[in-house]
Amino acid sequence: MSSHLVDECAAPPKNCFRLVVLGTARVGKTAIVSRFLFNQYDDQYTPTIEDFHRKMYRIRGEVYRLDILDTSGVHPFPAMRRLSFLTGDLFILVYSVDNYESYMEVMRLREQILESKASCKTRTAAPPMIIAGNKADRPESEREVLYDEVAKWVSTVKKCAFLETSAKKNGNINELFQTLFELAKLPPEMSPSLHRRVSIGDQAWEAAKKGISFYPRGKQDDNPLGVVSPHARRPSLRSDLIEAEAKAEQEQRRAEKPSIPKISSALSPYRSQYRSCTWMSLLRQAFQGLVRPAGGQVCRLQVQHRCYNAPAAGHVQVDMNSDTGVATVRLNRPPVNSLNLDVLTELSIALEKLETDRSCRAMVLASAVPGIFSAGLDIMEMYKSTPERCVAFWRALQDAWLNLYGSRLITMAAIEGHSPAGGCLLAMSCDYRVMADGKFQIGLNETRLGIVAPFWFTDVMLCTIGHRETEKALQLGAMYSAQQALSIGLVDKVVPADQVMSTVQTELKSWLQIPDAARVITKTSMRKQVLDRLSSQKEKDAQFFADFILRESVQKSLGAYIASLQKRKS
Ligand SMILES: CC/C=C\C/C=C\CCCC/C=C/C(=O)SCCNC(=O)CCNC(=O)[C@H](O)C(C)(C)COP(=O)(O)OP(=O)(O)OC[C@H]1O[C@@H](n2cnc3c(N)ncnc32)[C@H](O)[C@@H]1OP(=O)(O)O
Repeated sequence: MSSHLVDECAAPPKNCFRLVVLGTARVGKTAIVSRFLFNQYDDQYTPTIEDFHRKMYRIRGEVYRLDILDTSGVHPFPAMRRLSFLTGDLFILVYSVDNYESYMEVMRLREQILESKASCKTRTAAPPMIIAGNKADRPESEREVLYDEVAKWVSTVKKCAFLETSAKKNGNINELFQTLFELAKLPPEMSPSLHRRVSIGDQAWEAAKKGISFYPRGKQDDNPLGVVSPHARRPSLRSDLIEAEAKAEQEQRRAEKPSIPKISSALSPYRSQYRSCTWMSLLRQAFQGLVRPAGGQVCRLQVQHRCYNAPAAGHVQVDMNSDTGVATVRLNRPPVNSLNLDVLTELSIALEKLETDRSCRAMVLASAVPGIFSAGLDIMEMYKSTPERCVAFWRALQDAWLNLYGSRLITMAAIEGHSPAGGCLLAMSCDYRVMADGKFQIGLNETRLGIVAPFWFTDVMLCTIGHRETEKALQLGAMYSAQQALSIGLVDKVVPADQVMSTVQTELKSWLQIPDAARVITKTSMRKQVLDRLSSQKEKDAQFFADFILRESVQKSLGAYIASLQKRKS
């Protein structure tokens, strides 16, 4: 490696770290990051959705990479938030000294991070954290959080430090990062005052990436230096997971745990259990601590890399048309697009990304599998499962639904095939539905499986077809043809299968003519009550699902239903 090369790719995994900055809105998270990276302060407040920065260092001949995730204070995107907990190596939790509630949120955040890390069974140690009591420049009369109270709390928690800061006056910002880096055992030179900041233009950066020195010829400079990448883009979920796995492996090695089984043999038994699961999804589940490989041990990374490098799993395909601002999201899990933990997680994240993409105004939900919209929830997720997996699965479903039903975008379902149960829920949660005429069916058929549609499925159906029709539909577990669905208002238009997409595009034109703000306010006011009902009791609902679904009588019904599906086929 050239000693002068500061290349994003040149940092070995052991030298790559992700710092996540969390806290409620308006506490100064972005201001702290901006001071650290650019020594700048902007008095204007612009809410952050999620900003990603990358700083590269060359320290004592080695290249280091620090990624910074500056998160949203209002967290409408739970999947993104959970991912930030899971992938963060070190954390800054920010509160404002003039806002006690923001301090309470910091205490909650710490618990949530620890919970997330513990649920990922490969990583159990508490990550290094620092609490920043920002806006310490505020007059004492406005102070709501006492220094001593926080200091006392922090003294009782492991791997945690505390400082009061002022991003505005540049008070203690350097010390904040220095203390955190010390706590995390990172090179002290990463602190702002201990390296030379290099301002680098795009061309110079490109030169550096190609290995060309950006120092004047012949000049040696071994002093630590740091450069903010001008092209930082948030890595994909896939890269996040690869890196998190790499870290887990490192920690595992450091802890010198003996005899790690090879992933291929360790995970083999699960391939039959999770039919049509890809290695990618198994790995993800293993990473989430939901699948325990044989012997309950953690899997080897070398093989995981090979698996990740295999062709993309891509259970959710997103095609964004930046000319029209319309994204097409296609479910792609043959044979029937059944919704398992993996698909739901991918769907949630895809929706969150579109939600934050300012160029996106509308989304068409469709299928990449001919003849099927979605067969609903993957029954195998509910059959002979464990309480932990049931809860994780249900949370993923809740998040995906909250993102879809609560979306600011115009959402349209292109139903080009069967759409039972969970598939029907997804379709009903869109603003408009076009269904293919013919043999396909749609409806909430849960009672036929011996299970009960949860209250939020019912709420959505009530809002779509009214009380009387819902009552009949749910008790009977009724499945409707496209024409029947049209007659009760379950879908908005029925056309020949080959015209579904073009009809959606035509319908979209009139929706796109409405100013977004007015439409979004109207949509939100219509849907808020239903969204709030679930949001306020997500954990209770998830626990209830796990308890209900694992009852012996329910398992027996599900077993019989699975057998009937297989019999029908033969
Ligand atoms: C008070 C209560 C409070 C709280 C909650 C409590 C309870 C929980 C409620 C949970 C809500 C549940 C919602 C759901 O979505 S349940 C899922 C319901 N889905 C179905 O019933 C669909 C069943 N499938 C079909 O009818 C057909 O497969 C379909 C979709 C019409 C397509 O038909 P076809 O093209 O002929 O394909 P096959 O039937 O041959 O299927 C191919 C293959 O896929 C398997 N499969 C089908 N559906 C599912 C599924 N949902 N999950 C998993 N696997 C599925 C099928 O068995 C075949 O497998 P094989 O191995 O034989 O190839």
